[in-house]
Amino acid sequence: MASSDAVLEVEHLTMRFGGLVAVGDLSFACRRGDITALIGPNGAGKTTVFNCITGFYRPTEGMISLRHPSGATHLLERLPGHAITWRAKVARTFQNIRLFSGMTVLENLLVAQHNPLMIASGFTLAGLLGLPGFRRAEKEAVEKAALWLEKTGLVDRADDPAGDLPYGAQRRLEIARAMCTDPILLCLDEPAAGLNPRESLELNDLLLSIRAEQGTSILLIEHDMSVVMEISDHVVVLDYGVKIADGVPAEVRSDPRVIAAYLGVEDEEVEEVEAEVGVEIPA
Ligand SMILES: Nc1ncnc2c1ncn2[C@@H]1O[C@H](COP(=O)(O)OP(=O)(O)OP(=O)(O)O)[C@@H](O)[C@H]1O
Repeated sequence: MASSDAVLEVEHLTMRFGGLVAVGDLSFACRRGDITALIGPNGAGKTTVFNCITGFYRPTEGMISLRHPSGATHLLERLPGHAITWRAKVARTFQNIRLFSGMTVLENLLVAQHNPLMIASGFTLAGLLGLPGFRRAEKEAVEKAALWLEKTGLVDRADDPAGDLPYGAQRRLEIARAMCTDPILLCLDEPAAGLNPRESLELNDLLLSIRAEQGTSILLIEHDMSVVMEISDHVVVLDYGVKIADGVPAEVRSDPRVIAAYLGVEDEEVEEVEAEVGVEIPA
């Protein structure tokens, strides 16, 4: 991929925890406007990669570049977490939902926009109370929240505490909250986990519409293969912290190394899997 097509480039990323190599010399790129899935068996290192991209971990080695449409490039491994959100414009959701459960649905979406509101206030009380710029920013924040309430089907629940929402609705609210920060790259950690089949289809539609209407690039970790195969443009497969496949969903699905990793077979048995699925391991 030409680097100008890439919104995210991960190069030679390594993350060690003491003696454990959670991610080892991993390189991959996400194309702008694509939905890229990062998959792999439990413990493969997927969340660790997300934590490195979003500033929760400082990688042991490697480079993570986020390129804006303007050409400006941010080296994420050098930025603190808040700059990754506000300057580089990377947003994320978590494997375990992390909403402000006592706040209303609407408040969750407004809190997400705290940073531009504070900038508009000039960080002063007078600014909060009187500056026209702040009032404009406040109006825009409410409008943006209303837009995402509508897109995620949560308008009727706007004034309810987020913690009272059904699980699937809380997952959608997390995505709405992330989108309120106007991300260039949206990182979703297992967005379909715990969803029923209908909610899972709704999630697919929501993510496809985010890509189509906002042009946001999406990187997702997902165990639900129906979601991965249905909506991804590109799939990267990790096993024991190492990339074992990288390609379009159809290629990856029939890759014997991927099948072997998911079935948990040893290296020597890969040829048997290869024979079973009728494809050859590339030399
Ligand atoms: N903070 C940490 N300290 C020590 N080891 C860690 C830490 N975070 C992750 N690990 C280890 O790194 C490896 C990769 O974990 P990670 O959570 O990234 O995998 P994963 O692919 O996201 O797994 P799952 O699909 O189960 O969420 C595991 O062996 C895990 O125990």
